[in-house]
Amino acid sequence: MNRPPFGSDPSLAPGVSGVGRNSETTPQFSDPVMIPRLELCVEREAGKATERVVVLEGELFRIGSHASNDLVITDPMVSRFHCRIARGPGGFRLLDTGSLNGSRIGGVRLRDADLPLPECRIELGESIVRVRELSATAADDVPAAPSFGSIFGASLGMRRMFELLKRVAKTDANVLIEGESGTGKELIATEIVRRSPRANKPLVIVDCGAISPNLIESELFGHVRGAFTGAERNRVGAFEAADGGTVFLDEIGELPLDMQPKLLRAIASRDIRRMGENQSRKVDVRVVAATNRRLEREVNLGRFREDLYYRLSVVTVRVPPLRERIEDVPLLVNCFLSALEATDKAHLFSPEVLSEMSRHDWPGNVRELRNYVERLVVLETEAPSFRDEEDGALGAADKPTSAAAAVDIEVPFKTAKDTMIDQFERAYLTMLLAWAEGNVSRAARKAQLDRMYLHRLLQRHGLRRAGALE
Ligand SMILES: Nc1ncnc2c1ncn2[C@@H]1O[C@H](COP(=O)(O)OP(=O)(O)OP(=O)(O)O)[C@@H](O)[C@H]1O
Repeated sequence: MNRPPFGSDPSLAPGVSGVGRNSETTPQFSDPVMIPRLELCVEREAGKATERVVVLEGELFRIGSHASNDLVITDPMVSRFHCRIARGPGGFRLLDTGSLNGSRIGGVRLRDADLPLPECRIELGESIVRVRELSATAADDVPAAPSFGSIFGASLGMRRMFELLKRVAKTDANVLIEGESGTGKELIATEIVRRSPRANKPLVIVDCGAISPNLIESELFGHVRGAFTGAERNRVGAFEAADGGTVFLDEIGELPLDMQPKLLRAIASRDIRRMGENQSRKVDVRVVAATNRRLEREVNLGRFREDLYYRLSVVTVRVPPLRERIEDVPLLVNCFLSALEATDKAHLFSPEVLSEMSRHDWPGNVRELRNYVERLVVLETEAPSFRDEEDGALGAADKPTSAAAAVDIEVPFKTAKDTMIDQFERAYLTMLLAWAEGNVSRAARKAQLDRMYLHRLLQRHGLRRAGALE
């Protein structure tokens, strides 16, 4: 499993060098943490006038007809998980989570939009919710430390998550970690396990996205000799191998629908059956799962079983994307400089550079930031602005390169682009794998790619046997 290249000492993080000394960018941990509050009033429910008021504290509120939402609306036109109100750097936003009938403000259907606060009305099905911003309250249960083991973050969202992780790690509850790619879900799973009563027991990782659908059952539950063509000997699956410990199901949103009842059964009844075997075996396993999909949306769309979703998400940990906690950038830069033993390169990250970095969207999240820091340290250069980088890429297209030579405008743009990317990936990966003599971890280090991601790429291009996790 991937371990971060730095230790878990939080003192490594802030103020190692010039980066983060700036008081504008360094969070003041002694300041009281303020928790935002919203008043939600259901003014109309399923077409009937009403007045039901709830006051919610936090940064994320879920609205829908299912009982597990923060605000439950009984209206047949409202989806089970209809929408969310989430706080970002610019204030609260409304996010429709794939509802059937949509979420509207002022009659306009919205998928992702700023909430016009201090007061507005959201229309859902035949219901209306009035949203009012209240003054924030001071919180005393948010940890001051800007880290949790090897996970770093000083923003309110991250520190609240640390508090949740601290509590959940001690229990035996199944945990679902939701977050975009590169937000640190695997790191979080590792920290949970490291602090759990099962810390000294096996941890088995299964990347559901990296295993072909016909092998996943054997990967999870094992098989006996002759169970299918090619099953030449008995094989122990992840659940049996992890008996007494934990199974980490990465990319759980990719689990094929027909496998979902089998997983549900294994979790609920705590027994498994190897493929090709009649008798079942008892297993004692805690399940930690992660996904970069919104599983609620997948449930709404019928692509993920609701009963399995509830079994997995006894506790849900939502990891905020980096763009929602941009104030974490200086701290993370410091962490990565320490990890690279390159704190003497802190001058590369001047306040101007940091400010430029804080305007970037970071679609690849912390992984992208880490790669960016590593690249600058290796190249020992002042950071190019993101605009320069983009311009550079565009400028390159003007030159008569082999890519330009291969352009065929008879092919639609998207198809041509996809083909080109495909060819490039294949050529790169083939050479990379040859250089690393087939060792994926070595190849991942060389290419500065996450090992799991490289695994998926190799599998997509048929360059590695599906399910061959290291
Ligand atoms: N808060 C953090 N503090 C320090 N390092 C982090 C943090 N978040 C992510 N990282 C680093 O970023 C990289 C990506 O993290 P990780 O693989 O855990 O992400 P992920 O969400 O599981 O991604 P994916 O969904 O693509 O598998 C790792 O090198 C990890 O150590």
